[in-house]
Amino acid sequence: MKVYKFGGASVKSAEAFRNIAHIVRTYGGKEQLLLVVSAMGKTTNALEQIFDLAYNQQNFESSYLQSITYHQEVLQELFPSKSHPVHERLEQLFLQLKYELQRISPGANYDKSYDQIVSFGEIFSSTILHYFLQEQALPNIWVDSRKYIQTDSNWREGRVDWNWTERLIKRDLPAVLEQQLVVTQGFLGGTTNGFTTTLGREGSDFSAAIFAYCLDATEMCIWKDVAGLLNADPKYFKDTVRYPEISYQETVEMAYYGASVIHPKTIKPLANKQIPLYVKSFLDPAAAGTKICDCRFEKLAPAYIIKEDQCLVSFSVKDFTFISEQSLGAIFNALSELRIKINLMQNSAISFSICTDFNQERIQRLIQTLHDQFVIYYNTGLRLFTIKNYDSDSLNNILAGKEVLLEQRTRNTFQIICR
Ligand SMILES: Nc1ncnc2c1ncn2[C@@H]1O[C@H](COP(=O)(O)OP(=O)(O)O)[C@@H](O)[C@H]1O
Ligand SMILES: N[C@@H](CC(=O)OP(=O)(O)O)C(=O)O
Repeated sequence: MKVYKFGGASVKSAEAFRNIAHIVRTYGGKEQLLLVVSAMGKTTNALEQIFDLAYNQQNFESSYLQSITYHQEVLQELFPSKSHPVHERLEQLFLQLKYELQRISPGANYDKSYDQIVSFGEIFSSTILHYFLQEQALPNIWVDSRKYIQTDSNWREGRVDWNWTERLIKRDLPAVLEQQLVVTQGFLGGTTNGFTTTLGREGSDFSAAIFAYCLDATEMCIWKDVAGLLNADPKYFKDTVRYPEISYQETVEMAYYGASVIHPKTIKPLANKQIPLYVKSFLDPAAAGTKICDCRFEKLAPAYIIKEDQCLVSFSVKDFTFISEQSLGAIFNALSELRIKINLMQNSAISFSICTDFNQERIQRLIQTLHDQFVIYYNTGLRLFTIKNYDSDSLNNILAGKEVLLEQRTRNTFQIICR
């Protein structure tokens, strides 16, 4: 069986839904197929904003209406007949979202409430895709991924209970797949007591890999708006090159350093079962794309990766004692408690620096926790540049005209933090 994942860009309009039907019909073949779908376009960002307003007891009505109208317009184009059951189903879901927003109580757990609301994006898109494929003579079953991908209650970044998840998926889905296509949601999981969790922003690639792993898929394909895995993000760089084939290891490192084309957690489950991952263009589905598998190449084109909106935090000891294992222990404990992820770190005799995604609230809490022991400074609005498999040309390209705050290099990887 195969797993296809369609991200936000591939369901952003009525035309995009039609294109999915074309891809499934033309390339899905006779094999069993499970489709994982993300929220339409930038719906998750919109829902985050709506949620934030509702949580802070502010008026969310106009933002809510804007998002609903976007969905209704796509629906109208795909299903012109008002009597089609999809309209009633979506209206129910829109009302359910509104009801959930209205009943958020002041002081409720922010992250838990976030998951209950922001998850609606994938419920909307997968429901539309389910009905649309039916219309297109592609019979399918809508499966609720919250009932299969089981996580703990680490809200907004649920940790998967692999044993339980695999058992549930293996119990039900092979029989369903023998009969029909399956349409399910990316990004979502569920707890044993019935709450929704999310797997971290852009986590739909990871959801697809979980299903692929548990179903022993023969391959997984993520359909994107780019020609495959490129050596840089074409939004920032001209003259990018596509890797026709690349190893799991290279890819996982690129994802770790911030190549946003693939969620970092996606590769491990696939590599563990040697399931090849294809990255293909939904705009040119016949083109080769990239195959990610267990392979090895001596010389790969340097890969350029940019992480925006970085924050460089420096901890200095208050007396002239050195940064010790004990002080590092205190810093790491606080980072772990506050779920602050380190993108790069460096230490000197009396100070220790980390680069992390900027989150004002968490940085303030970090300072509160550690200000007794350290003098803490931070710079924001920075970029982290990484070059994997660098050479002298690629270094010159990146360094030109930049104010560098911190630099680090190993034999294969070069990183700078700059303004
Ligand atoms: N190395 C890379 N190769 C290809 N695309 C990349 C790379 N790094 C970043 N990207 C960006 O990833 C985007 C596709 O990923 P994403 O937006 O997450 O897709 P979706 O949400 O539709 O699944 C591309 O439009 C491109 O700008
Ligand atoms: N919709 C979620 C999950 C996701 O993976 O989306 P996409 O496939 O569009 O990156 C998000 O935006 O975070």
